[in-house]
Amino acid sequence: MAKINFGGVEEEVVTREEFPLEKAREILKDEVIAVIGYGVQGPGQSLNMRDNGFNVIVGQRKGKTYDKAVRDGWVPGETLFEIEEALEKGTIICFLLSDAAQIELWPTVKSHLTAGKALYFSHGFGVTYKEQTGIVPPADVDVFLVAPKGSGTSLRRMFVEGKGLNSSFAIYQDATGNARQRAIAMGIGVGSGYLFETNFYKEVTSDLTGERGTLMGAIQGIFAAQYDVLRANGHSPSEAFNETVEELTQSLMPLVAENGMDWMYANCSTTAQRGALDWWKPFRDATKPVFEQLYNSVKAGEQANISITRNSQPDYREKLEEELKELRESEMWRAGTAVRSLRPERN
Ligand SMILES: NC(=O)C1=CN([C@@H]2O[C@H](COP(=O)(O)OP(=O)(O)OC[C@H]3O[C@@H](n4cnc5c(N)ncnc54)[C@H](O)[C@@H]3O)[C@@H](O)[C@H]2O)C=CC1
Ligand SMILES: CC(=O)[C@](C)(O)C(=O)O
Ligand SMILES: [Mg+2]
Ligand SMILES: [Mg+2]
Repeated sequence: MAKINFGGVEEEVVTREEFPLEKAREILKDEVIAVIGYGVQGPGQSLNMRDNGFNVIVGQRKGKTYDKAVRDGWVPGETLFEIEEALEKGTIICFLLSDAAQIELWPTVKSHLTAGKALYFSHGFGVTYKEQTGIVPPADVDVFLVAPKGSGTSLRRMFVEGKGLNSSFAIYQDATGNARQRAIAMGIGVGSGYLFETNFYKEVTSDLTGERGTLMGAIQGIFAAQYDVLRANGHSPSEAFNETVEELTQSLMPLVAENGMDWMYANCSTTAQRGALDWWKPFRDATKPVFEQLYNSVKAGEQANISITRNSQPDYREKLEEELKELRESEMWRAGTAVRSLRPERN
């Protein structure tokens, strides 16, 4: 593992240089990698592994997603199967159903986990919250995770562009003595840029915090608050949207991604820099209590409970769609649709 200094703290990471694709292929050459579920991570991971030359099959129940798998080039009876058949054939079982759906399918998955197989997750959820999920793997299989730090959609897009999304990995159970090699090889296989090590508990608590926080929940909350204030003060929707979202995603975030926050600041006016430097701390102080509340709720298992309860209801898809629709049809995001349609590259 390469030792990297992260802002003064040394950590060991796995890079593609020390763990090249050829090595990953060699380690997994006799494995049948069965990707169970073809939602968001399923396509990203399975297609990347297929294109990287691994022996991959997909297990998906019949329906719209199964048809999508066929369109993506998976061949029924050869590389695409009903879930049970894929579970039977696979030696590494990638359990990529939604976290709530994993509960229902677990007894079936378990019945196919014969000695020496590996059970692969992309989240620490199922195993960490075993009291609620009932997911307790048999002792004679390897159990590990590779968790891409981003959407499966980006995992695939970045792979196609020759880039790599970062992933964490963790070993929960090493029954064969090869769990670590298998896990890292899978991490390289799915197209990770580099891999950092964690454990199941830390992966799930940080992930649940991040997606509820700055990555998804907090960002929408802050957008909505600023947009509302601008609108309440007589600014037009286009002005409010541009000044709240469009400029951030189109101009400023790419600069942050490229070289950090100070670099983005340095490429803005001294007026903007003065203001941003004065205001970031009040925003930090105002939101920190909410982040603490969030983390405590994650730690107490409440967020997992909510996710399991809500996403196990038969009509959860329709309910989610209603809530997404509410966002989509809010004035701010309808203004966003209009703003995006005016991007010159879209015409
Ligand atoms: N969405 C993402 O990009 C990310 C997801 N993860 C993790 O990866 C895992 C998979 O998540 P997603 O890809 O988002 O899953 P998803 O919500 O897209 O669902 C995956 C598949 O589950 C199938 N499914 C749902 N209920 C089922 C049932 N009762 N029986 C059989 N099949 C059923 C669906 O047909 C779908 O193909 C989860 O552990 C998640 O936390 C990790 C990083 C990012
Ligand atoms: C994309 C990702 O990493 C998330 C936000 O944690 C998820 O989809 O669960
Ligand atoms: Mg997540
Ligand atoms: Mg995540």
